[in-house]
Order: sequence, then structure tokens, then C-alpha cells
Amino acid sequence: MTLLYASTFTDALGRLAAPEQKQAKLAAFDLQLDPRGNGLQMHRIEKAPGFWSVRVSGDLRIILYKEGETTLLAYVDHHDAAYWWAERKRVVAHERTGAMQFVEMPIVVDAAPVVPTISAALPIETKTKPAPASYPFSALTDDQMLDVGVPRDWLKLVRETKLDDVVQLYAKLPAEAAEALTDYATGGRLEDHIAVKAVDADPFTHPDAQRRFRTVDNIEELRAALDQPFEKWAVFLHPAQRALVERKWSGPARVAGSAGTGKTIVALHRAVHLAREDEGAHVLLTTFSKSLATALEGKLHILTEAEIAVRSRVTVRALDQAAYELFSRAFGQPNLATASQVQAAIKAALDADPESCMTAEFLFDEWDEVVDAWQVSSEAAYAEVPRIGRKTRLGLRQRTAAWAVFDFVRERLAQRKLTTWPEIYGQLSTAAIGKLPFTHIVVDEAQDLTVPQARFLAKAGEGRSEALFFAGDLGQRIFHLPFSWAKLGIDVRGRSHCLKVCYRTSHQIRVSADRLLPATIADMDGVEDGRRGTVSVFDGPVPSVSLFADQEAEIAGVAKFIETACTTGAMASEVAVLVRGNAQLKRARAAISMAGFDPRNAASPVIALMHDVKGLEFKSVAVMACDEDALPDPERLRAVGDDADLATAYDTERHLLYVACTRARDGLMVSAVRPGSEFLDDLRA
Ligand SMILES: Nc1ncnc2c1ncn2[C@@H]1O[C@H](COP(=O)(O)OP(=O)(O)OP(=O)(O)O)[C@@H](O)[C@H]1O
Repeated sequence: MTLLYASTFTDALGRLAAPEQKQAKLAAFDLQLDPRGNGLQMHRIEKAPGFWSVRVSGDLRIILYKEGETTLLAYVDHHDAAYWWAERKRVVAHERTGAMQFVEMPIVVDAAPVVPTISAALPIETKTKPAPASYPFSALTDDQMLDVGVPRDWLKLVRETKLDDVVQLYAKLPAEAAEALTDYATGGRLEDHIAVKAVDADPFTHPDAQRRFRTVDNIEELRAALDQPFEKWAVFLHPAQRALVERKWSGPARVAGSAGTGKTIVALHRAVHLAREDEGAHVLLTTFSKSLATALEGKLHILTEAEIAVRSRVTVRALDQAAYELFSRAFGQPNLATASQVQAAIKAALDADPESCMTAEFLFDEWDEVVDAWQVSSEAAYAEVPRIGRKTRLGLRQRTAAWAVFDFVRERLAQRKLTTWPEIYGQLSTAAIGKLPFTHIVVDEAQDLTVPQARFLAKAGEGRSEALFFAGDLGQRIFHLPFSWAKLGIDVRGRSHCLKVCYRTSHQIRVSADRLLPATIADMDGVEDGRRGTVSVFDGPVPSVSLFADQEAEIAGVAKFIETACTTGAMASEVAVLVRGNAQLKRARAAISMAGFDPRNAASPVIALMHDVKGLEFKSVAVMACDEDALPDPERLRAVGDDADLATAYDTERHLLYVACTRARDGLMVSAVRPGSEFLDDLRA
């Protein structure tokens, strides 16, 4: 006998009180040991063919679906609610795709005047004819809908669905069908969603079935799955995610996609997959900051709860942290130069040459983005180096003058035995590359890699097709100028794939945030990340973009937003107030205080800078103080030494607002003092 569990079971388990969860899990473990359920009180549910109820305790019931040698843990709830759930479901293999589905049974109502609506608690089929304009699916044929996994019982109801009700299809239809229809209703093509047809195969192993059903191989696996805080991502991957995780790649590969489409989840599963496949593997799972690495490590622990040996083959570190450790081991602890030490050296060189027509800012950028980044070590090499990403051309005389400054900086750093990050990566790429302990490197947030990091990774993965895997979104690049990965030896062309299902942000928030970015962004190698066709799996309130007369009024407005979020289901720690820079932090604190919280208390809403929230998510987010003179940040723009780089710096400021807005799951408020940042017009458009 085979035991499976469904995502509906873990979802329902998560909603029970803790003692009830414990009892339900014990009954589930009994079923794992004996899927026939001998010794348990089981009853066939008359009105729901194939479904059985198992008495857990009192009136708590597990709903099982049994067919042949298969037992499925389908749902768990109190008696009446559990029966109510089962009586409205059928478990059937889709006639066209072969994927096993839970199909909600539509109720047919004969009364003609009832307006068709999917948003009702139960679907109501009527005989009224909808007007095509507001009914996006009215012209679809049966075949078109069956091809994407719509159950036959729902064909008519789908045709009668209004545009405003489309996102609610997720609550009623199998996810593959809802995704396809949502994309179609928002301008996409159904042809892009035609499901794999595997009618003769086991319907539970169809790629679409695996996003809702999981076979349990042993009690440890079931215990790990049920003990987790019901993290769906740990088990139920989207077929597009699973394909990227399990594929044998012929070179460096990359997963892209809008914020919240599960790129981090894919990176994490990929790392575990590599470690699982090969006992000799040692995987570095890395990202750009220590806090994100810590979050990744927490998720790794959830995912490998029942696989301690696999866990031991994955090391999670921020990339700089990993490089520092590797360098220290190979060459001794480095003494790192700070940006201000480099700036001081540039200033000293310029002071000695009052004739120079280059600014200290320009020279610092040139040092940072070109000379140090590419480890240029001589004037001749500087004359040759392609100044990728730098738009202002330098003539020979200017390069010679600039080199005199850089030579001075290099000498001063050497005298003081100071090392820069590019030097660390440079030495690792040459002297230590044969001794790296990692067989594979999986990089999350890869859009913010620096040149030296990318060069190092290219060297680390050289000659091994599966060694490098990247996850990132070009629309979230907020730290560095773009450069060609291919020229450095990381060629993901033909191996870059975009995820299209957004799990984090509501449809309304995603649509607003997407307006900040072009529909497609290409990197320097011509690899495109497309946002078109992305769908969110749930609905929420329309985000607000509010302009206030002054700071006091804005603080009061944000305080009200926080209060509302906290009284409508969010815990205070699930609410965040984000600002562009340190100068705006006091406004965030004032808003939190006015909402009745102590900003110093850890259980209060989170206050953070936009730069620090990459990879995080909150139930509700207020992005405040987006004033005209705060976003784009004038300091940042002033620091751009090369006027020609201004447009790129503007883009990164825009990306920053995109990152901030897409941290929100359900509620988003963006605010400013009038007239507000120019970016807000795009959000509102
Ligand atoms: N297959 C899945 N099933 C359910 N939830 C998922 C799935 N994949 C991802 N998620 C959830 O979606 C949310 C976003 O995932 P993740 O952080 O991986 O997205 P991302 O694309 O890396 O986002 P960002 O670009 O903002 O960093 C998380 O809450 C994650 O648990």
C-alpha cells in the first residue's frame, strides 16, 4: 500500500490548535505504519465516493481518500467541517492531462436570474448568457480549457467567470488551470500552459499532481513534513520549479523571475538535490549578505529535517564570508581596506596634482568598478581593459593621469598591508582555485554579484557543467553596475529560465510594483528576464499611494495603516515600515509610536532601510518618506562620479522601490510628502 498526503492536509493541520495537531499527527503516523487503518475507527463517507473519515479524538476527523492500493491523507478538521469539505470534492485523474486533481463539485442552480459568480462560497452554474467583454473566457473552446487542466465540470462556469473574479479561481480550480486562466485573462497565451499529457502513467506522479500530493516513503519523512510549520515550499514545488531543480545542466544555469516567484526556494532545493544525488558532493549555498545566509540556513534545516547526511554536504555562507574563510585558510587573515581609506588615498594623490581635471568621485568609481574590480596592475593593462559599465570615454592622456592616482593608491594600500575584496577574490581565483572544498556553488540574489565575485565563481566552476547555479532578478539589482557575465566565463545563455507564478505578493500589489519596471530587462549578454505572464496566486486590497501635506500628516496616515493591519489579522512583527535612508528613520519610528508600539521593542512592527529587506517578506508593508528629495537618493546620485552612469544609478533607485514594495504579501501603502518621488507616478499609473 502507498500512503500519500495532500497540501490540503498540511494546510488544514496548520489551522488546528496545537494539541489537536499533535493528536492528528499521531493518527497520521499510525496510518503510515498501516495505511489500511486497522485499529482506527474509520467510516466511509456516503455522499463522497472514495472518501473515509478517521476518528482522531472527540470530534476531530482525518479525511482519507482510498483507491486500490493508495491511501491519501486529504484533510483534517472538526467533524462537520471535515464532512462538508469531503462532500464537495472528487479525486479524479484529469481526462486530458492525466494529473490527479481535487475537483470541487459545482452546484447546478436552475433559477435563471442568478448572476454567475465564482466568488460565492460554492460555484453556481446558471443558464444566463454572459456578455463577452467582461467575461474573458466566454469564447474559449472545451479543448482549449481541457488542455490546461480545467476539469470538465467547470468548463461552463469558467466561461461565465467575470474579469473581476478571475483571481478567485485559485480557490476553486486545480492550480495549473487557475494559473493558465489568470495569465490568459491578463494578456498571456493559453498555449504557454498546455499541460504534460501522461494519461497512462500513475496520476499521482504527474508533474502537476506533485504540486499537491506527495508520497510518503517512511515515517521520518512524514514526521519531518508534519512537524514543519507547514511550509508548502518544502514539499510541493511547482512543475517549473521542480524541472529547474532536477535538470542535468550542460553549463552554468540561472533561474530568474519577478519578486516572490520562488527563486530562493529553487536555489535551496537545487543545493539539496545536488547533495542528495552524490555522496561526494559538497555544495556551497551562498547569497550576498549574512542575514540572508542565516535565513537560507534556517530553510535548509527545514528541508533536510529527515536527511542529516544530506544537510552535512551543504554549507551556507554569504559569499564574502565564504571567500574570507577560504582566503584566511590559504593565506592567513587579510586586513581589509575600507572605502574611506581608498578615498583618502585618492584625495592625497589629487592634492599633490592640482592640475588634475578629474574629480575624486569619478576616480573612486573608476577604482571601484574598473581598476580594483578587474585587478588592473599596470598602466599598460589599464590602457587595454574594457571599461565595461563605464560610459564616459577616457582618452590616452586622461588614462595616464588617472593611472598615476591609482598607482599611488595601490602603493599606499600595499605599504599599509591592506587588502581589498577584489584582491581576495583574485588570489582565490588563481593561487587557491585547485584547493576549493566545494564541488558545486549555488548563488541566490545573483543579480548583485560584483565583477571579482563573478570571476572567482567562473574559475571555481570551470570545466564542470553542473558546478554553478544562479538565482536572481535583474529588476532587483540595487548595488552594482551591470557587466557581462559571459565575458568573465559564466555563460547562462540558453540555460536561463523565468518563473511565472508569484507566491508572495497579491495580484494587486504585484501589478502595481511591476509598473516600476519594464516588461523585460536584458543583461549585458542579451539574456532577458521577462515579467510578462507572471500570475499571483491570491487576491488582496489595492495598494495605496498617498501624498500628504506634511510629515505629521504622513506619520498619522502610516500609523493608521499599521493599526488597521494589526487589527485585521497581522501580528505586529509581520508589519514593516521601510524607508530609503537613515535620515527618514525617525519618521518611521514616529509612525510606529503613534500606532501604539514601542519602536525599541522586538515585537513591534519592523523598521528597516529598503536596502536591507532583500529576500524578506511581511504581511503588510508601509514604504514611507518617498519624498521628491529622498527617492532617488540625491546623495547616491551625487556620488556617481561619471555623469554617464546617472541613468544606471536612477535604475537601481527604481529597483530599490520595487524591492521594497514586493516585500508585502497582502497590504501595501506607499507614501510621501507632496509632491513625492517621481517614481510614485509610475506605481499609480
Ligand atoms: N512551490 C511553492 N509553494 C508554495 N509557496 C512557495 C513555493 N515556492 C515559493 N513559495 C513561497 O513564495 C514566497 C517567495 O519565495 P522566494 O523567496 O523563493 O521568492 P523569490 O523569487 O526568491 O523572491 P525575491 O526575488 O523577492 O527574493 C515564499 O514565502 C515561499 O515560501
